Amino acid sequence: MDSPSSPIRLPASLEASKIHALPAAAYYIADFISEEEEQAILHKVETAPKARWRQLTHRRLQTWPSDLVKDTLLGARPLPAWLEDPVVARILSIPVSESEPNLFASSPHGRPNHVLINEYPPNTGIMPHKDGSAYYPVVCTVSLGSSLCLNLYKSKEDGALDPEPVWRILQEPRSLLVTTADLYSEYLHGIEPISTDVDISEQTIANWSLLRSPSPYQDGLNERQTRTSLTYRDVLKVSKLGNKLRPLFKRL
Ligand SMILES: O=C(O)CCC(=O)C(=O)O
Ligand SMILES: [Fe+2]
Repeated sequence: MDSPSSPIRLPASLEASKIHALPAAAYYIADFISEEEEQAILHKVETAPKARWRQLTHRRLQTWPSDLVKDTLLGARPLPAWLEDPVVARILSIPVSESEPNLFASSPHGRPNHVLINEYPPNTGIMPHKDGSAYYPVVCTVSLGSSLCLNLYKSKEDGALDPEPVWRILQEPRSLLVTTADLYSEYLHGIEPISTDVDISEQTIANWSLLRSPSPYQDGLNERQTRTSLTYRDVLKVSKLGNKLRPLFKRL
């Protein structure tokens, strides 16, 4: 639960946070966590045991509570407290509408059970992709440290990727972005490996009216610093058997 002194004021429902430019439900809450909470989470990410990090060519990532094996989460381990609180508690506290108590009310486990942490120094990104079938199609992304643009793409008639994004979403530090349904299954998402996002304006950014502050981007530019993202999802398949197998896996 949030302490009474929490500076965060969440919307009464997600309706007010809807990104209307997008074809399926998507929401953006600019100040989802406080600066203190952002710093506390970043500290936990940075001081996690070395074995937690998986180094890719340009980017590194952590998975909590563990990697998936054949799209399955082995063992019903909970998320650590620092990933659960305040983020999960807060996600579950916001009604989607009058008839939908929260984003995960109809998901298999009623809450996100998995977090992917991606770190993007300037000039790194993630290729356009779809997230696949392992997850319930509600993706909650908390951004830390720096702003950047997430691009949404669609495939052309011949199946090839159209390299021009159809929409761009600017994610500020401490924001929550939620994407669902078709945005998850029909479109691809990616982040360009650049140091500066360009051509940022009311005309080009789908969530412009929901930004905490558009003023840093009056020149149309966003100079990136290292941005860390926490991607919260509900993994559909959880194997309790994993609890017994866990001692076989060296990873924490
Ligand atoms: O960092 C992000 O915002 C996107 C991450 C992502 O798409 C993924 O890990 O599947
Ligand atoms: Fe993704």
